[in-house]
Amino acid sequence: MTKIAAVIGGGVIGGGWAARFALNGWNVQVFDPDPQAERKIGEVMANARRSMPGLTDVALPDEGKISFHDSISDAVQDTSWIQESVPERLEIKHTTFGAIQQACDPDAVIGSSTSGFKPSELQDGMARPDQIMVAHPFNPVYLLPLVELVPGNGIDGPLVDKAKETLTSIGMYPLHLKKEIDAHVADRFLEAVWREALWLVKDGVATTEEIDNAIRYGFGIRWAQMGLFETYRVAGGEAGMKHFMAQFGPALKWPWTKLMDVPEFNDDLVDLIAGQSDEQSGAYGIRDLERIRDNNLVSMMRALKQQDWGAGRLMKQHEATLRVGTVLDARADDIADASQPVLTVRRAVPLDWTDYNGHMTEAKYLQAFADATDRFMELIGCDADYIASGGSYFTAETHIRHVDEVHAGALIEIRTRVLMGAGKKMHLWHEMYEGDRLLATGEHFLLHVSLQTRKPSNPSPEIEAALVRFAQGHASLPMPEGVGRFVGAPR
Ligand SMILES: NC(=O)C1=CN([C@@H]2O[C@H](COP(=O)(O)OP(=O)(O)OC[C@H]3O[C@@H](n4cnc5c(N)ncnc54)[C@H](O)[C@@H]3O)[C@@H](O)[C@H]2O)C=CC1
Ligand SMILES: C[N+](C)(C)CC(=O)CC(=O)[O-]
Repeated sequence: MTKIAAVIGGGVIGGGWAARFALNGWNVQVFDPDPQAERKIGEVMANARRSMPGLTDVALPDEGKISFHDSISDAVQDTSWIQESVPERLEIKHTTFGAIQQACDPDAVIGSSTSGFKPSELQDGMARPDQIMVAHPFNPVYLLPLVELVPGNGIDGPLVDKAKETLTSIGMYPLHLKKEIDAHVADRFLEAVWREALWLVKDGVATTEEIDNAIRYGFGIRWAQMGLFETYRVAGGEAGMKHFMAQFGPALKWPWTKLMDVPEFNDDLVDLIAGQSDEQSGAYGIRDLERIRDNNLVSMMRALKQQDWGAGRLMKQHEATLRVGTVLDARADDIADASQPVLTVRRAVPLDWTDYNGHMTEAKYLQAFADATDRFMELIGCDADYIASGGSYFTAETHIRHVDEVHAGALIEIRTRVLMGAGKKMHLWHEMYEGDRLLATGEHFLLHVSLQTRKPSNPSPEIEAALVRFAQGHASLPMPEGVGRFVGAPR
């Protein structure tokens, strides 16, 4: 049954939540008094559709429906998750929670996107205080996995477990804070940095652009992959963290920073910062900047996934859950009918697979077909354990035909057919589709090898039997157009 979430307040953050839930297959019911809310969420959805599905190498569930409602009581009907994302004003949050609790299921989680309020402040005076918890996300909510989950001091139990389970199921990382504090963890940190940056601009030490450069050319990249403490451990060299602290601890007292002072937040400071920011980034519209940001984030997170590290490892774990119970997780014996081509890839085209022509770049067709071959190998039993035991397949020849264009975010499928499979030889034919539109074909000839001798060798009897079963099953299919084609003048 499709799960339903409510999003109350559909601005920058509510729109991001709507996209995160909908692209993970949830229906989303939105309430926002702004007549422009539907248009704004539509624009967020367009960016999210282009970027988020390509984070994983397996397709997300079918997109859920987003509907717009005239009242909070309508929007929260039948929902198991309600995300409040109204402006950061305690009185507005209280009125909103009151209306939500009058109409919602008492077992639904009510998450608040608040950047700074403690859960006890949000819960104060509410009918069922424990139902409300901070679920503080990071912009863009549809790409960044972190959500600070603060249920309130000492509060734990089934609703908190349900909250963690739900957030994990939509690809997020719930950081469960056991102690409430103004602005949770990450925003305290960000505010400290922001305050310091405001001083640097106000004192004329650096412009907004120079400060951004200090971050993005150096420690910002480091933080994205190791955070603060692990980075400093490495900076301590062989002697590690203790040496690092001995060396830089005293600087805290000199002090280098002005963290406890707040620069006077007057018009002069606002004009100074806003003016420098216009000079730095005014050439781009906000949607352009969002797209640039999304391209960068997706590329960085996919690189981390390749390294199985940090946010990338989290994505990998989420991806594994998307395969479970699908044909992409099956073994040959699970497939009762071996007479049809097998689905070997079902994924979205990621942003970093596109090129200057605005479509999927040629190298990535080979990547997609290589993934299809790897998956077919796994299906017939040539999996990681088998490869570790010393047998594998090497590709000897490849021929790719590019039939039609495909763009970032599009859902592609590859179906694989065995043209010949016997002994050491495996001749595969992959067809790549978007819907029923043929995009490309890949013809690949592989040889089974011994990884010790690096020479052709026979596969295990189980692998050969599975291969032969598909080869025989596919033999009665009509020969696909393009098999054996070559590049050059007709022979
Ligand atoms: N913008 C950011 O970077 C982040 C903001 N947050 C938090 O998310 C919450 C929302 O912030 P933003 O989305 O940035 O603000 P926003 O101003 O973009 O959106 C707020 C939305 O709430 C709607 N709204 C106003 N009164 C309402 C009511 N009574 N009922 C329902 N909707 C109502 C507005 O029409 C608007 O669309 C705040 O608590 C904020 O602290 C959290 C993480 C990051
Ligand atoms: C500036 N902010 C306090 C609203 C930021 C956040 O709450 C989180 C974020 O996305 O940086």
